[in-house]
Amino acid sequence: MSGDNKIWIFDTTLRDGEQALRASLSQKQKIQLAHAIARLNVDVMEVGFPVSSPGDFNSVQQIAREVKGPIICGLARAVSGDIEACGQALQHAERRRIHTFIATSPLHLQYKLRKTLAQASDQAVAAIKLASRYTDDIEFSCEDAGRTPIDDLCWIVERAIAAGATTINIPDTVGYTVPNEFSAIISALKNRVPNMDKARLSVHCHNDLGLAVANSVSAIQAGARQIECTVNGIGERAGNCSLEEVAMIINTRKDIFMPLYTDIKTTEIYRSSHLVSQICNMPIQPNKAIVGENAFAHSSGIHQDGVLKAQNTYEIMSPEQVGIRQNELNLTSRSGRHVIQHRLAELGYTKDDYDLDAVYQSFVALADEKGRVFDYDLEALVFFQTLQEQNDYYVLDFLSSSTNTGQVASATVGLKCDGVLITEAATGNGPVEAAFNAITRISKLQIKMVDFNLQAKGSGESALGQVDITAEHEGRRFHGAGLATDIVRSSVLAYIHVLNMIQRAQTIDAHKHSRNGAEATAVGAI
Ligand SMILES: CC(=O)SCCNC(=O)CCNC(=O)[C@H](O)C(C)(C)COP(=O)(O)OP(=O)(O)OC[C@H]1O[C@@H](n2cnc3c(N)ncnc32)[C@H](O)[C@@H]1OP(=O)(O)O
Ligand SMILES: CC(C)C(=O)C(=O)O
Ligand SMILES: [Mg+2]
Repeated sequence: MSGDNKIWIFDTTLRDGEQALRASLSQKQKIQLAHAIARLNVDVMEVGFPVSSPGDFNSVQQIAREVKGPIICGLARAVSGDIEACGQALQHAERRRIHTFIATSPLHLQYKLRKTLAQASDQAVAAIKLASRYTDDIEFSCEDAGRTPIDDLCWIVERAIAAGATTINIPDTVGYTVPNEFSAIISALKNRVPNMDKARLSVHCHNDLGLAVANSVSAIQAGARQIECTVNGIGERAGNCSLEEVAMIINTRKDIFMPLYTDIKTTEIYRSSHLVSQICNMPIQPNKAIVGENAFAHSSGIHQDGVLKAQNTYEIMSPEQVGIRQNELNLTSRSGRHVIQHRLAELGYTKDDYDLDAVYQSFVALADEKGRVFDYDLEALVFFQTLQEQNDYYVLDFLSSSTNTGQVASATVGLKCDGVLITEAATGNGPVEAAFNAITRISKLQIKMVDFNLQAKGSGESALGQVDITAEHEGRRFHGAGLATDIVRSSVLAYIHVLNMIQRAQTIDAHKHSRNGAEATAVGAI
């Protein structure tokens, strides 16, 4: 595959990126993100690890059915059950890829897999052959390649290609290498593996030392033609190579990289980045390259003077290139559905991602409370709407709480349980605890609070308060989130979200036990 100047962009936001989240994404959220990533015009999207749970299998299957454009890929260990699940989940994709992997470093072989290199290599060959029953597009990764002796790496890569792998991926799984060391690995593979021209060479770099992008770029200079990356660089630990950074490096430094190019639609970068940040609840640091709030902001006089005279004095790319433009439309309670829809489209949401009437109702209520509604408010409203399922068992009907300094707090909560209104009052050390106690009385569920996190969405007094709760019920953990201007209400909504997740898991368990008596996996459990 030499002579190929296109750098394939393999997005793994929904697989490696998702591994870094505190709670799994819902199927609806994954599909929403998959559409946004497809709009970036990536070449391949790795969208899950189908064997890992029924929820992941279903999401991969649904994305394979409905997302058109990129090759849809699933991850599988080098074991038959994983490959079969992956093949089945991808069955309906227009174009599908199975990505199988096994660790090759002495450390991983000895302690994790407890195998010799020869055994791991035989297992990889068998996995690749099995995968070829489902597709002729097979990627093989040598996990921890960055710490694998080069002779071992060349040997296993040659065997993998001979077995049918069409992409060979070299992961720096723990972000250990430095650029010249990593590019030397790529050069060695190109020079020493006799059948290397039969496969595309790919890299997958982690950011433990902050070098994921630098290592990826050095690898393409040494001959790699696929980069695995994620939107905003999210991923295990310190994350993966950031898609937007690598795409803009190749785009901006044409003087160095020509004739290499990517097919990324750079004007989609900003909105996909914000969508990922919003849905994954992973804020973007203000000084993050390309998409951070300050990436195109000039604050000192000399710089401001410079850009006023000639923009390129202090801007090496324009905000428009990455899809950033000024929002001139003020959203207030005088705004209507059209402008909401328009603004959400600019932020990356399609009409199918939300129920316009429902978002509009909450928008008007919020605009009355806050005066002006900002992008982050609007996105938060959509985000919380996607968390709510149509048939929630528990629905908040009313909440009142009171607290006086030095006295116990009290709360009264009205909860509709499967449509029946139940009211309870309780006391507590503060209004949140009082409300939780009232809700626990209603639900009668034994719940242990593991984590309670409150953060402001937006700034100033009228910022929204987002509460994220992790709670344990019968040994399983559930995540719930709630958003409101009043933090007692956010807390109560988060708690009710947890109750609904538990209720949904119990329904699935009951269904599975009645069907085959098998051990059930809780949807929403983390
Ligand atoms: C570098 C990466 O990012 S790899 C991807 C990481 N992502 C994930 O792990 C998320 C999805 N994972 C899961 O849902 C689960 O770990 C599963 C379903 C894959 C496996 O669950 P379990 O069967 O309970 O095993 P568990 O995760 O505890 O241990 C992993 C097992 O797989 C083996 N294994 C690990 N990698 C591989 C591989 N590439 N090929 C074959 N076997 C492997 C381990 O040696 C261990 O085997 P052992 O039980 O014989 O010791
Ligand atoms: C599965 C592989 C490609 C991986 O994520 C890694 O090694 O980091
Ligand atoms: Mg990885």
